[in-house]
Amino acid sequence: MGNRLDSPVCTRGEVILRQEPYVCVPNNSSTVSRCDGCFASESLKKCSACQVVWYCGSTCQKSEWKLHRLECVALSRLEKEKRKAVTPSIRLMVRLYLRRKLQNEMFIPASVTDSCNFVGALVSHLKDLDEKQLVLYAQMANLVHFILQWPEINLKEIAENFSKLACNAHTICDCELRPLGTGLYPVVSIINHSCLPNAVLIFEGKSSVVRAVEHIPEGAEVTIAYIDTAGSTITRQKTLKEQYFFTCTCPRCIKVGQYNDIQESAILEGYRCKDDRCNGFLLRDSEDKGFICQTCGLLRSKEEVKRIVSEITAISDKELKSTSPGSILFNGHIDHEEAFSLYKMTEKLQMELYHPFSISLMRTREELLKILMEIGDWREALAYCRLTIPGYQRVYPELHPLLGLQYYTCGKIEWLLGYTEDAIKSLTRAIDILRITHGTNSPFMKELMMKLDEAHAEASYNLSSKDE
Ligand SMILES: C[S@@+](CC[C@H](N)C(=O)[O-])C[C@H]1O[C@@H](n2cnc3c(N)ncnc32)[C@H](O)[C@@H]1O
Repeated sequence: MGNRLDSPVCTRGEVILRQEPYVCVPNNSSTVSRCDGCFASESLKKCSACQVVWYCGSTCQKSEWKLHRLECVALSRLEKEKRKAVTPSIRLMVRLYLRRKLQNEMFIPASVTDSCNFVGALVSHLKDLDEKQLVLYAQMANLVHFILQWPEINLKEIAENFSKLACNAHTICDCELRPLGTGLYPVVSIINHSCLPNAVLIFEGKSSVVRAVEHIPEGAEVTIAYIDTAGSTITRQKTLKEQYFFTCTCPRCIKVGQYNDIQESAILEGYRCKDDRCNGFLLRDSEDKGFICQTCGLLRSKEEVKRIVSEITAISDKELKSTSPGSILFNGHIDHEEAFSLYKMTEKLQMELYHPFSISLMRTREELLKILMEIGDWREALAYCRLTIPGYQRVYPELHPLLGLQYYTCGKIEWLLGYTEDAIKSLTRAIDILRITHGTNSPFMKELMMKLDEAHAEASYNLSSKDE
């Protein structure tokens, strides 16, 4: 497991550490641009010299200038076509080298936890990479070399650093866990993974904050989740092995293969019983004819499962196309009607095929919820939001930020629809979780707590006007 971070004694909600990024970049693409300073996506202007980097105003431009000054010179040298190849990953690496140079030349200060030496000690897993990945990193290293044009630069070291970023950098998210960018936070990078972590990583702007979600005794290892832990044990272990090259032995993963774990996998990722009234889960039958319901013994044939799966896959391809940049309408939006009807078809097929607690079904409902909120169909949106809550409760621990955020969404919609009592319940549940994971000082949390106060005030007003 290598390095680990041990904690002083920490109570739930306590901040274990805060760190600014060593380097970071927004996840800009052909359709989304964000300010390099604050990741805002509105009122942006391109850097007039390099035409690659965006800023929301002079304050952010000035705050980023020390590093961008060098980056700007390097990017400006590139032909227009080549600049398009400068992806966020390439920029992150270019910035890593530029920061090292600035620290070596003492233009920016370095500290024990904020220096290139610290970055140098991070695990790279270079030896675990397959041929394809090595070739990709070698090509990316060539591009970085071409951009920087430093004769002394070592191509193998750049490729190794790409491998380091892959398993040590973090996705920077907003308070509602929507991804905004990528950053390297050297101390946060020491923290190991658990599928049942005792801490959570949240961002306040670009600052990383690690908070305890459990009581952590002194000297105990601090753990966070590297991946979405909603999947079955086998799925989680596969993802961790492929992305981070280790076999997880956390308290959830050691149960792999035990009856309860097999049952949970079958519920989350397996099929439903053919009999609508039966809530049983299915396991592959010993003769490989199909899947047997463990409650009533009914068989679901392989052929039937295959047919529905291929129908779902065909629609999923269309869903992807309907939300891809190429199909965005002239007004910058997706065709909601088309996307909605495709996701509805998927939902119908998934309800026919999968267990009611299926994660795929839950994801489809999340997409439907998103579309319904975008078009302002609040009644339907509430129905979908409520449908997802039991799934969230099942796949996430009690104090998971995603569960808190889903209660928050529910509360907001209930409030909008005038269901004040329901909104109070949902917002209270949201706050109970999010005050631990997010703290109480951010503008996001202040707004959430204010909404709850308003809902309470409205409820007592309604009560008093009834009494009159
Ligand atoms: C961000 S680093 C964490 C710090 C790392 N342990 C080190 O020594 O630098 C991620 C890497 O740590 C290791 N790691 C993280 N969590 C682990 C765990 N639960 N069990 C075993 N190895 C783990 C894996 O090698 C993974 O690719």
